[in-house]
Amino acid sequence: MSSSKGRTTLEVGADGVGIITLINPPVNSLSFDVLYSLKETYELALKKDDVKAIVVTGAKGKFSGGFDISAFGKIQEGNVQAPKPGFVSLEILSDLVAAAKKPSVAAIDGLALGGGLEVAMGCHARISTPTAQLGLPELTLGVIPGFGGTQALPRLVGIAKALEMMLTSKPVKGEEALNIGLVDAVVSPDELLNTARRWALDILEGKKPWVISYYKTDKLEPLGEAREILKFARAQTRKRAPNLNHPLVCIDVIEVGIVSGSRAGLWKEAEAFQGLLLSDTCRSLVHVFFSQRGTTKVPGVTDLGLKPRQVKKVAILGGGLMGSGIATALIMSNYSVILKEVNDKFLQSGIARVKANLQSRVKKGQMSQEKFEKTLSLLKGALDYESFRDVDMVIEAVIENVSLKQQIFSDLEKYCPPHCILASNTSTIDLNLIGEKTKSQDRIIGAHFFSPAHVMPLLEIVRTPKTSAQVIIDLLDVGKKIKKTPVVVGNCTGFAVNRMFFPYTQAALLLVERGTDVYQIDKAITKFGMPMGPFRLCDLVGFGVAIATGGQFVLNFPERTYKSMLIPLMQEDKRAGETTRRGFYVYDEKRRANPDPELKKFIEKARDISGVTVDPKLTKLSDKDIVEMIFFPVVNEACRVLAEGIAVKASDLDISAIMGMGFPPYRGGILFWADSLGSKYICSRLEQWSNLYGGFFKPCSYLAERAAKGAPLVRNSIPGFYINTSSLVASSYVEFVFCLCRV
Ligand SMILES: C[C@H](O)CC(=O)SCCNC(=O)CCNC(=O)[C@H](O)C(C)(C)COP(=O)(O)OP(=O)(O)OC[C@H]1O[C@@H](n2cnc3c(N)ncnc32)[C@H](O)[C@@H]1OP(=O)(O)O
Repeated sequence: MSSSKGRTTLEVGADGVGIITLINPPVNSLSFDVLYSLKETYELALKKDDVKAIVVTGAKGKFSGGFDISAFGKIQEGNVQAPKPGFVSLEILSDLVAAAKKPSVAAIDGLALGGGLEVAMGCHARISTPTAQLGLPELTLGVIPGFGGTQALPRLVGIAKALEMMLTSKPVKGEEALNIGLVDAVVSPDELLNTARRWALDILEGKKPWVISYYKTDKLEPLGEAREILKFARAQTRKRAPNLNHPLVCIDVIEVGIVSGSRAGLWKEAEAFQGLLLSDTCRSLVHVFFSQRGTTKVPGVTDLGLKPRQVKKVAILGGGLMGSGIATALIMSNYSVILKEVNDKFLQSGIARVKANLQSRVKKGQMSQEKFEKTLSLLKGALDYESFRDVDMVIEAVIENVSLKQQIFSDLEKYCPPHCILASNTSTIDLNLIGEKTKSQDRIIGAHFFSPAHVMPLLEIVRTPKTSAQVIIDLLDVGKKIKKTPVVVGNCTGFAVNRMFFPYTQAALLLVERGTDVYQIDKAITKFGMPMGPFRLCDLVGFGVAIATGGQFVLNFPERTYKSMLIPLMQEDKRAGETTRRGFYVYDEKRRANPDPELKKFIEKARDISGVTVDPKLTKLSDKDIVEMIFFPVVNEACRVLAEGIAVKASDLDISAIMGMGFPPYRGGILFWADSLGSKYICSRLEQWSNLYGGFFKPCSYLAERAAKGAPLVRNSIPGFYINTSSLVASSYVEFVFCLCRV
């Protein structure tokens, strides 16, 4: 989190240009100190006779990462007095900066995000470097731009582009910013300050236009067209983010500015921002922002002063779906990769999969053909271990077979150099067992990717008591470099994500056997915000995987596994899920899922085997009841994972649930959401169901203790938050694709 002590400085050059620098490491966020200081410094610059024009810039190659997000929590808790609405947008940016008699130019390098870009848009011109990132990502935090961005951006780039930038939260880089009119020139970092100084003087001398963003109208679409654009944006937003209100508020605020002028728009923005700041969505998303960054802070590991060693070359064992996905993720981040298979046929299919993964990016316009060739050239195939002699890391991704993995790790010990990290992508097998026959337990670690590994954002880093801190640090670094969110977890069946979410399907099966409708369950869960319900997910990952993984849980946690025969019965009927186009749903050629009337007979059979009868109450459950009966067992398991120390901190489980399972980020993650309902309530509901439907629902001791004290489940919550609706693609059991598409 950024330090709240920030400041600005003023330096006046011989040319009469005053350079105002925003200083608040690491990203020059706009804390209240910075904002108050900016106002004072600006007033001083306007007063000083030796200042003819002003350049605003950020220290150390970063303009500003926006308003200080750590202040959100403080305002929400009432720990700081926020300035009155409109203080920044109207008082500072509109009435002081934009209305000044001295021209100002923003010199932007690194980033100008959120409030940072809004400060820049308050100036009369903007010069940026080609690599600078400019954007308004406020919606990812549950708020809207609050320093005038909703008014200035549409006037600089047009309503359609402004909406796109705000609703997707995606920044643009220098060249694009120039093309759309957000900046006035793009120059190299070396030339930035001098160009900005010259530009400011040119404005003063009438050689360059003196533009006030808030009053510009030439880029605004005509009113009729503007209304159509806004209408379309509203419809899209309702479709893509039905549970979220703030994107609609953002559109409303933009409209006020267009219809009634930017002054009215600025007031509306200030008022709306204030309200959204206190919303549950904002609290949840701020929590996610800090929790996501907190996953790489592991007590006893990352605080030892160790530095990550350089990993250049990685070997992957197994070119199947997982291995090829991992290889893709690594080469896309410039790692040299050796992909090893047992024979040439398998090797060629593995390489073909990697190629296909990259080609799909080329097709979508996300990768150039030239980059494709370059990336693919980093991949080499191998059929033996000879080329492993200089690798820095190996990731084993072969089938889940203990003796095969034991043999592989013994071989690796012989061929790989002593510093080499020995990682396994296992999702079920105990790492201690895998490394049993080696003397290298300190460098054995789990690197549990979620399929497809080049798309899914989560990486579970599994440590055993013997794994060295250095190896964990190294893998955390690789994880970050391949753009994953790495979460360090302990060694247990299912690790954090699969273990927490095992009861998700189990609870659903229990309900269905007692009379709840399959499709009503999926609908209620999707409405809650999951990318799909438990039955659609089962179809997606396939019954084979579901049964195999289920077996591991029955073996390890028999007392709380609900043993339903429904999926095995359906499998006997040659249903395996989406791949066979028949599972809980039937699928047409376009992979569209439709309810299957035949399902009833399997449910009845499963019910007979379990010896349960239909409970009339469960046939009439409300959506809220369904959500609670499915998710409270997940909360219960998350409590166990936390109490057993499998997760270092509760917020890691929140991030694991969001990134690994698609739990709605605007609910803050599984335990954050649970605490919003209260441990007492959750515990009492579980107790009630446990009495009616058995031990599956029994609250664990951690949950019961917290409830008895009336205490939250999370002991030390990290202050803190993101948006996204998700589109799921697929993978092994509860692992699936969760494309973070910022709303
Ligand atoms: C009123 C206004 O309209 C409202 C706003 O401006 S809301 C804020 C809008 N700005 C944003 O959403 C940007 C948020 N930040 C980011 O996206 C990314 O941090 C970034 C692109 C700036 C940098 O990314 P990256 O280089 O990967 O570094 P990252 O680890 O994320 O951040 C570095 C540190 O800066 C902190 N930080 C980043 N942006 C911050 C911000 N706006 N406020 C406070 N702290 C911030 C992070 O918490 C992290 O702290 P840590 O080292 O203690 O964990």
